[in-house]
Amino acid sequence: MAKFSANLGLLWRELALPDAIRAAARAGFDAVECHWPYDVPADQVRAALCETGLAMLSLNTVRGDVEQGETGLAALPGRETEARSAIDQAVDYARAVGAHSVHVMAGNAEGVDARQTFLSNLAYAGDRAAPYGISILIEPLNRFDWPSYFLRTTDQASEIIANTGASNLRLMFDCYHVQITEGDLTRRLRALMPIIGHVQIAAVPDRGAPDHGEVDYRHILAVLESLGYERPIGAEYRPAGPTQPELGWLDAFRGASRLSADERGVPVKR
Ligand SMILES: O=C(O)C(=O)[C@H](O)CO
Ligand SMILES: [Mg+2]
Repeated sequence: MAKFSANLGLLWRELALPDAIRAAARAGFDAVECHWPYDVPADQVRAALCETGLAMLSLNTVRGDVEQGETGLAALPGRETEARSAIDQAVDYARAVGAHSVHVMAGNAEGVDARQTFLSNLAYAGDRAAPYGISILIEPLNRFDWPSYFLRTTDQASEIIANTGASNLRLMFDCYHVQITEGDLTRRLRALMPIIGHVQIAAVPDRGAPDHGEVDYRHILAVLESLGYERPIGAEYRPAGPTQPELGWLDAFRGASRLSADERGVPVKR
């Protein structure tokens, strides 16, 4: 049966993070994840996680100067000191709350030779996180929501993961972004499963609840199940109003239909 993680960067945004964790537990989520929790003392987050029994799956490194439109620092040549201090901050916070992974945000580096900087900062992040069993995630983001972001495609992410050489570096496969940029979700999930650390879902193209739009997530959940993916899937969507009334998909998706033999690639007689 599929499990789900509430992304508290987008769900229950009106609540303080510890209360959002409690709301996610009451709604029946299996885990939580967040974006930038740094204004909230880690002991308050940890207390809410202990109280509810939910795990915190991931959190992001800071974006940098948000007013200036920055979206991360790790791929920006000349900003290595800030990038590494953002990584230190995220790993320390992840340790304090027991989070499983840190999403290292690349930043806006279109047209800049940023690959080498990203690789070297990711190697640093991998080393920094490994002793605590924390994974590092990188996430290709689509150009409509994140113009100029350095990391765009799963091919680019695969190449970076292969060449960074950090054994705890993984792909955050956000089906919403991948569908917009590249499509072909089923084949990509199958091919990339060995390097996937986390999967997220939202409707395409409106980034609403995952029960409408151009992607049939019942099919995607069945694909994930057929691949043996058992970790909670991140619900990272923008509710149209309050979060709770739009959660009908949660129960409906738990018993996602299994793939037919044909869809699993098993030969069938015609
Ligand atoms: O936009 C997304 O999908 C993300 O997960 C980014 O990390 C923003 O937090
Ligand atoms: Mg995402």
